[in-house]
Amino acid sequence: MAKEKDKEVKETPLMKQYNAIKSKHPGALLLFRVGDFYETFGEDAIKASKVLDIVLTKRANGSASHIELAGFPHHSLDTYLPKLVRAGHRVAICDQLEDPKEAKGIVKRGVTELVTPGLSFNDNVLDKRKNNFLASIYFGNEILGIAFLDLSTGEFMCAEGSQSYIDKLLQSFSPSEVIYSKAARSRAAEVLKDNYSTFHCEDWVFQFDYTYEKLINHFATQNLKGFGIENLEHGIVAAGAVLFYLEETEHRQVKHIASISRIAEEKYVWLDKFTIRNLELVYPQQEGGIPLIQILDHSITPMGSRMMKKWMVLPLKEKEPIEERLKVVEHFYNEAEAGEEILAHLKHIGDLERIISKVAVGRINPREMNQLKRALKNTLPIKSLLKTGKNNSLRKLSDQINPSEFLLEKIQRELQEEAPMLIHQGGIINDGVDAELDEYRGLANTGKDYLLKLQQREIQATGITSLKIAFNKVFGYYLEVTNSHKDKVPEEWIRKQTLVNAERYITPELKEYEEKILNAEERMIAIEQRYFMALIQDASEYVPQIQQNARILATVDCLLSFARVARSNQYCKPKIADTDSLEIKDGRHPVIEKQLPIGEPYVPNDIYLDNDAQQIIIITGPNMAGKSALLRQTALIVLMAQMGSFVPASYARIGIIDKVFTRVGASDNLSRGESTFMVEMTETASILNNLSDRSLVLMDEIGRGTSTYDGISIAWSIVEFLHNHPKFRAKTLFATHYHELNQLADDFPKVKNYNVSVKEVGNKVIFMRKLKEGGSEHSFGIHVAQMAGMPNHVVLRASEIMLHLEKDKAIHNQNEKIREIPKNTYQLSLFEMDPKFKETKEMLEKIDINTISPIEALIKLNEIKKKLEK
Ligand SMILES: Nc1ncnc2c1ncn2[C@@H]1O[C@H](COP(=O)(O)OP(=O)(O)OP(=O)(O)O)[C@@H](O)[C@H]1O
Repeated sequence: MAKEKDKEVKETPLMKQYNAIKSKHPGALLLFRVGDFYETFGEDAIKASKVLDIVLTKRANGSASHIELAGFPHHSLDTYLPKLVRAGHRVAICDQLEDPKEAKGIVKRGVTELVTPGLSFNDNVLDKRKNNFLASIYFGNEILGIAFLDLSTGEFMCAEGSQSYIDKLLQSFSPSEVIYSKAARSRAAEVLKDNYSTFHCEDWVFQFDYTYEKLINHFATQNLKGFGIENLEHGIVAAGAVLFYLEETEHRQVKHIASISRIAEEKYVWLDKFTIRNLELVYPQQEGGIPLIQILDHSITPMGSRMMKKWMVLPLKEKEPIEERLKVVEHFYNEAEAGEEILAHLKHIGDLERIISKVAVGRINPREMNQLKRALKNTLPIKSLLKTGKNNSLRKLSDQINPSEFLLEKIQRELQEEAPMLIHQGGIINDGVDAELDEYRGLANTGKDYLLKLQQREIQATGITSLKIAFNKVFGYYLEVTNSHKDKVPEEWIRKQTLVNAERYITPELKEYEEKILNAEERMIAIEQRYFMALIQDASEYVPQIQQNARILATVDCLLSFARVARSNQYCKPKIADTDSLEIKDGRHPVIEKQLPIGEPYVPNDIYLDNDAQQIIIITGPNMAGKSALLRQTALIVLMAQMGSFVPASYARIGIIDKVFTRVGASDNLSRGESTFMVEMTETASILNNLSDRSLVLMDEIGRGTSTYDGISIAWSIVEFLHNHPKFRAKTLFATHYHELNQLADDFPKVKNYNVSVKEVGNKVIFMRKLKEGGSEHSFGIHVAQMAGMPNHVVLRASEIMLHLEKDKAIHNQNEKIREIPKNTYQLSLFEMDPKFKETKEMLEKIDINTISPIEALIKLNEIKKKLEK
């Protein structure tokens, strides 16, 4: 205690203030404003100097010990802050809350904002084309609640469901930060792994009554019925905790968060997290890969891009809204010119959604206000272009656009076209807006003239030819006389400063003038600020309308993008049907077709699936034949259609799909170190437990993470299960190179065999990439091994084993024991004198392994095989 006291006495007042503020924000890196600098101390300084690459020094802390120090000029905040946030730090910005000139004693300071990865307005922290979501999770026993907020746009949503649903939502919205309660730490760690920046709040925050209250207070409503979340108990807790966290982080002006919506699970296709990942909808699986969004998103505005991402992870499953989108795309597809005209205006809209949020929180600067003006100006012609078009939905959208003309006129009238970013730089408000402002401006403008005249007059009066009038912050305006003219200085001039070769003087006239000018400048800035604040106030009245405009413009932008992509990639308009069948003609993979070398066209394929005659297709074919591509393209075409996009095919009739499941056999992502056979089986089990009549299931090499027999057996029983399911007939594509699975078609009428064809020419396999009816006889795996340069005797031995296995009926009859693989005859035959082996031995001895060509070897092998079978 005594020691503590001792320390207190010795600490400088500044450090005392720093420590008091720092202790209120544990876990945050504190940027402490001192004069023109933001400083960091101690541990924070060590971290900041590393992340920002700034110098770490030591500062004496009174007579207490030295403390590390690192700082940067305050005007560099925008450059340094994003770096700290991106490095995963929570950053508390502590500003001076009073003018140091007027402060008595130490300047008052306080934290004005806590920037966290999930809460930021800073353009340099945010990615224009991505939402920056904060997620909050409430862990109930069975059910979890989740809420997402993008503070920069005001978008606020919540949902609740099983852990796998929450997982899928996390995967879809990929939040930058996740909060949860202290008590849920271990469960959170299980769900979130190391994938997110996290923060835990006190347990009392995640209580229903408290969070419900928070929400109704924020929205100023009696209850939450109007938002459709009244019964979403767990979702409410998660959402209310978000509001608590906003306050905790000093985000108190949040008018733009004007509503909350439920993520309506029943409206969207169920995509589990593996599917989102496997199909590479938004993110590539491997660095350098191309996700689907990169092909489809040619939107012009940042909010269009953000909306497109949501459409990607939330494809629709109701016919009407899908068709509504498709009709608009068709309209733009046919009326390219009308689309171009709209596009020309969209280009000037900018990030209207984020700008209007800045208005709501009072953070908009004059330059951004001009951007708002440009956006409003270009919204008007878009409104009328949509109105005059032939599409009903677009006409409806046009009606919903609020022209906000009054605001536009006001900004046009008052704000200078070239207004600077910083409000205190002046030059914001137009001439003619305020008489007083004009008068001061006149004064300031004539000031220069006045000074020049004064200078001339004094030169003539005194004969000091080198006389100069200048200004500095310490003395204000002064007259500078070089030493050679010193003797000519009139007596009434007051000397203020002596330099090496000159002296500086002031005169009463100059002082009087200076007061007028400085006063004028101060007044001017005050008036301009007043007008600008009033402008923000007026604009803030338009927040809901402009938020709506932004959403409409984003929608138009996305649909226009679909149309342009469809035209340049030769997509067709899919037919959406309320039936159980799926029919695709000449389907292509939208991403792979873009990646093939020039001159190598993508081979289109047809797919037909339904719930009766052809529910399950077993696709066989060698490695590299194109099985995975075919599976994925089928799912992508379905999803693209249900997003409202045209599809890469010549014809597509899509019976609406409500769930898409994909599983990729373990060895396909072994490199990620996460797919053990066990995981694969658990994932598959979760599909089998969640089926529906409108599901599309893609199974790619399921079972290959285990031994062949296990693999075949598991794959076999999965197909059997899907085929015989008492309630649901999920459409399934099953890629495998276990051609043994072709036998399934004999026993199960809704199972059909197809193969991705290859041709053997000489000793080469040519991939035809064409899907054909029928199974394939052998897997060509050995062929591929041979092509890869495997030594001949390994290839031959492999063929021998294969022959044996193919003969073995035990595979199809599980009661019989599988015979042992024959011993390696290449060695044993030397000792055994079975006549067949003797003959074989002689044939083999004649072969020169080093010169025989692979194809000759296969022919020989065939002969040997026949001999042995006799
Ligand atoms: N229809 C097609 N037209 C042209 N090229 C194709 C086509 N389908 C696939 N390809 C090309 O072949 C490559 C291999 O395809 P894919 O991965 O689908 O083979 P696979 O049969 O699943 O092989 P594996 O069993 O080894 O996983 C693709 O990366 C692509 O470049």
